[in-house]
Amino acid sequence: MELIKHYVRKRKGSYFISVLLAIVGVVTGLFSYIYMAKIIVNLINGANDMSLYTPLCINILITFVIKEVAAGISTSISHTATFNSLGEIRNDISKKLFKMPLGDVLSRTSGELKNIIVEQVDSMETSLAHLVPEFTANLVGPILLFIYMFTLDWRLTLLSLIPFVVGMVTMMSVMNAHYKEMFGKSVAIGQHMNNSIVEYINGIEVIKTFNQSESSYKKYADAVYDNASFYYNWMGESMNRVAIGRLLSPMGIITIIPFGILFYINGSIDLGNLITLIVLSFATVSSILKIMNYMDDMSRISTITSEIGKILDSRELENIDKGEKIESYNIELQDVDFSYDGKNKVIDNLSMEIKESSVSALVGPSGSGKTTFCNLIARFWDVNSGEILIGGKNIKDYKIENLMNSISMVFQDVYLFEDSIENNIKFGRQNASHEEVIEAAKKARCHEFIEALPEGYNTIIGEGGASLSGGEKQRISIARAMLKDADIIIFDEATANIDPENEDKLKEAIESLTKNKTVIMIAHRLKTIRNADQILVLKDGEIVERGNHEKLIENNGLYSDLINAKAKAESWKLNN
Ligand SMILES: Nc1ncnc2c1ncn2[C@@H]1O[C@H](COP(=O)(O)OP(=O)(O)OP(=O)(O)O)[C@@H](O)[C@H]1O
Repeated sequence: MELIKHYVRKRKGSYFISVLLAIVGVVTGLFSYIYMAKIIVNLINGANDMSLYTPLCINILITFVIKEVAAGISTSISHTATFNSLGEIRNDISKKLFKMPLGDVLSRTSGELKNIIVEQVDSMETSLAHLVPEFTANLVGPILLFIYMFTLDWRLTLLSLIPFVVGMVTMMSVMNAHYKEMFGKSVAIGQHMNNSIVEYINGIEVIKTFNQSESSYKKYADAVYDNASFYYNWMGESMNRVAIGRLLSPMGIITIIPFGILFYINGSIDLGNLITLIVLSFATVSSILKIMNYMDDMSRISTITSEIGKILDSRELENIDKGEKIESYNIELQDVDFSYDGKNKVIDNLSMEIKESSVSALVGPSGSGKTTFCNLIARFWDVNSGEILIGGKNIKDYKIENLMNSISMVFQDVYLFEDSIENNIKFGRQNASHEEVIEAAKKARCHEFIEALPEGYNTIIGEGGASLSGGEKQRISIARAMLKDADIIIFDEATANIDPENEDKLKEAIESLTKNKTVIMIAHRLKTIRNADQILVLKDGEIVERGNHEKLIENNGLYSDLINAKAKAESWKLNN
């Protein structure tokens, strides 16, 4: 609820006018029943002067028009404010994801995040656009009406509230803590279904390759059926009480009619007031039913907003602008410890230095911490203890945006957006001209194959770059980094088999990208390693050896073991 209040407060002017107009709409709508009651009473009293009826009929028409116009404008204002709020919430979430440690973002699946950003934010539309004005108006309207009815006959008014109270109590017995718990479960089951669908679609290649379509489909179908049967059982369990609540709450008439007749017979109420009370009791029906619908929404809203709130309240990487500029690119790690789970150290008391404009190759067994090491330098995560310095200053002293401007990362898993090749390259520098894009593409050795595509640089590539080969995708990502022209390049060399022609081009592209830069390379090829200024051998998060190739081979330690093992392995290109 706090979250809703926060966004409502930001547009309180709009919501205030919307609530006001909604109240005007509901109250004028109720007036039409008062006029109707007057017409019926006049008819029963045998009045046959048309001048008595004409103003009442005109009043009904006027109240009807005011009601519809006020409700229409109220809805339009609240929807405009709401869609702006929803846009803002989505923007706030995406900005937040950017500020959170990458690990916290990646700990959620893409299906879960999509569910929160798309479905859950969407479901706030009802609360913001309808709940705020309509719930308030439909509550205020009947309260005013009951006060008026009270002045006509307090006994009948109180009696008319009995079905309402019984109906509400029945309804509330459903909307209890169990309901909240069940709704929480329904969100989790919905997210699981979302994840299964996203996983099924994203993994379709692997599923086909391993001929697992049946079992994968079963997992997907089970998630869909689990979701359906959960709702079926949940609704079955609460349906009767909801139906009784909805039936009884607006039925003031069932007490007004018998008791009204009794009071009329014993002379304690006149016919005019009795008829008016009967008609007015119908007037509250639609408001009460609306309130009941909104109660359902209200009991869900806290669960929905808590999921969104959890993201918006999650911790951020500290990003204080101390005005520090990165003036040189020497990288130093001093006694750095890091663990993902707070228990197992992935980087253990690591100290080392990478000189500006040098090439350092990181080698080590799988899981030794090479990627983690690079991610810490880019501040995707913060170290648990120790310091990482660039240009002699702690990286936490630089604004993250400044730090990121100085670092380009080229990953093995290249992600290309579903956009034109030109825009994918421009991602490195949004304001680059077409000529600069071509220049970068030429240096990254991808200009030729781009030109050969039917739409050239305007070719739209599929999600994740699906229509390009691995080597082509990596060269586009190099062109992207080339355009960014950052001084530090972190490069995860591709291990996948690339055909010789592509490989030569890739090599040239890498050479062009890394010229005169400070380079940290997760190296997989012997040639890259040999040419490095220093080789850092990582094992269990510690640097166990460092030096150049010849020195490390002489050491006859882990490095030479790795080289020998790799030389035997197919993926190693010793003949390059
Ligand atoms: N996001 C994460 N959350 C939790 N643990 C992680 C995460 N990323 C990596 N790890 C763990 O940290 C350790 C180091 O992983 P890292 O990816 O840095 O090693 P690596 O040397 O780059 O491995 P590889 O050569 O196989 O890519 C591994 O045990 C890995 O399981």
